[in-house]
Amino acid sequence: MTELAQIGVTGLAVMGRNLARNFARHGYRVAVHNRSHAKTESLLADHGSDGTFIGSESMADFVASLERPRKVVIMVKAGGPTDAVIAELVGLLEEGDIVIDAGNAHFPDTIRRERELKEHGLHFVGSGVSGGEEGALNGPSIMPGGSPESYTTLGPILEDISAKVDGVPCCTYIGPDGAGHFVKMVHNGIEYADMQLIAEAYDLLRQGLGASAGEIGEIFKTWNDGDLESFLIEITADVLAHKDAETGQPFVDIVLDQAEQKGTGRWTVQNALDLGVPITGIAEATFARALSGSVPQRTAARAGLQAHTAEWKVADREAFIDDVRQALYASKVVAYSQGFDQIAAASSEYDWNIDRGAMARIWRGGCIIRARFLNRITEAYERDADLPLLLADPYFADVVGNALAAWRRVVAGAAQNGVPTPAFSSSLAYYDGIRAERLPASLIQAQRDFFGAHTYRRVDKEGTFHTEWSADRTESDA
Ligand SMILES: NC(=O)C1=CN([C@@H]2O[C@H](COP(=O)(O)OP(=O)(O)OC[C@H]3O[C@@H](n4cnc5c(N)ncnc54)[C@H](OP(=O)(O)O)[C@@H]3O)[C@@H](O)[C@H]2O)C=CC1
Ligand SMILES: O=C(CO)[C@H](O)[C@H](O)COP(=O)(O)O
Repeated sequence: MTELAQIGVTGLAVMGRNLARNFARHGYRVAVHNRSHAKTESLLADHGSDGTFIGSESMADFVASLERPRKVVIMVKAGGPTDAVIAELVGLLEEGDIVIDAGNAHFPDTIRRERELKEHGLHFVGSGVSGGEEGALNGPSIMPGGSPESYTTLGPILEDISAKVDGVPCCTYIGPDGAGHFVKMVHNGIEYADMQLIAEAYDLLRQGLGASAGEIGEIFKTWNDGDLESFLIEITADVLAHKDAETGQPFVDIVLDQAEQKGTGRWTVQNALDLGVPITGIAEATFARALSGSVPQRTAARAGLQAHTAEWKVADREAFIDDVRQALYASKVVAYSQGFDQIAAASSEYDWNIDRGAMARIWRGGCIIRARFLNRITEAYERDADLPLLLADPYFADVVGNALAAWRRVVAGAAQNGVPTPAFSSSLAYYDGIRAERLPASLIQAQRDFFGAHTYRRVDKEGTFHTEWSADRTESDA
């Protein structure tokens, strides 16, 4: 008789199929299922030799093929499809079984699902998984939430299949209920910022130097040998070197310039607004995608707005390239610093006790934002686990301080020459804002009190005050 499977995966599109193969390659017996059976058949036909798979056409057979406590990984489209799969599973599972949603769920959905499944005696683990198709197969970064009890059973298996950096798994317990999916959401927000910053660097080099896509690809390749070393820089160099087979044009030139999104960046920004955390780099990156897709507005603007006609004449090519590199690095530190602030704020708001140093550690490998400088972030949180601002950690304060002059030259040059750099510019504005001795927010408070009696606090004494603006302008305690 065939032994029961140790873990099951339902949802066998690119991610689920490769996660199932990853489990099998690590020696686990894996039950596999997909709504349309053809995907199960093709996995078994093409990759059956990876290990031991038990394929089922029905959900009931799939559940019956698992040993107890059953561990079922759901890897389907987020939202309604995940709820549909859970509804089907609930009637088939038994007390103590563990359901793992490894898709990109919105964390409030995860909180709700965990509560609902608890009523059935089931553990629900909302887990972020990052690394795309290749990471799912060869080792992703995994961010599981849910109960600590479920991690005791599940953790060793997930750590086993995750990426490793210096032998350390890129997987750790994140925190209760929605914490895992929250952290994955912010990871994706940072991913948006990182991608936008890289795109702006590309545009600056293209417009500032008149460099070709291939030449810029070569520049990115050299950057990947230094502090900027990361998966996204590496693949960008590859993309820029690629030529379209049909036209012979650089591939990047034949792709429509309208960036899409599935929603994790938007959720990150929505949540930051709720928590009051300024994640300006991530927000600008998300809005930059929205701007690129604003077709009627772009058409009207191209027809009706003055163009910047003068050519940008960069005097010193090598100096400019290095300025852009430094500005990119500094802006990237800002984006990560803001993302870590958001995690800290959510951890305190939802009582999740998230260890930010551990997040940096598990993002060093496997995931889309993996980068050399995540080692530096890990070290910063090792120095001070309660660091109030990553940007102000002595290491980062120093490197960003050293890049400051270059950063200002790049942002000023872009503004003078009509090159849009929303993420570079907003990150620099954040740097100047967060370090300012005094901000014009005092004037905003005064205006609010003037038109709406909203009150203000004073720099020289405790309390809340209001000025009678429309009468004799006397001040009273509010
Ligand atoms: N692609 C990526 O790089 C990454 C994706 N993710 C997340 O992982 C999850 C899976 O992603 P991906 O592999 O790209 O696949 P998709 O997001 O394209 O989802 C396709 C899968 O969902 C199933 N599905 C859709 N609707 C239903 C439904 N109503 N009931 C049951 N099953 C349904 C499909 O089944 P069928 O074949 O029958 O249509 C198929 O297995 C998503 O949540 C995604 O956001 C996370 C990290 C990276
Ligand atoms: O989760 C991921 C990587 O970590 C996915 O690739 C993500 O879905 C990409 O997001 P979008 O489609 O919004 O650009």
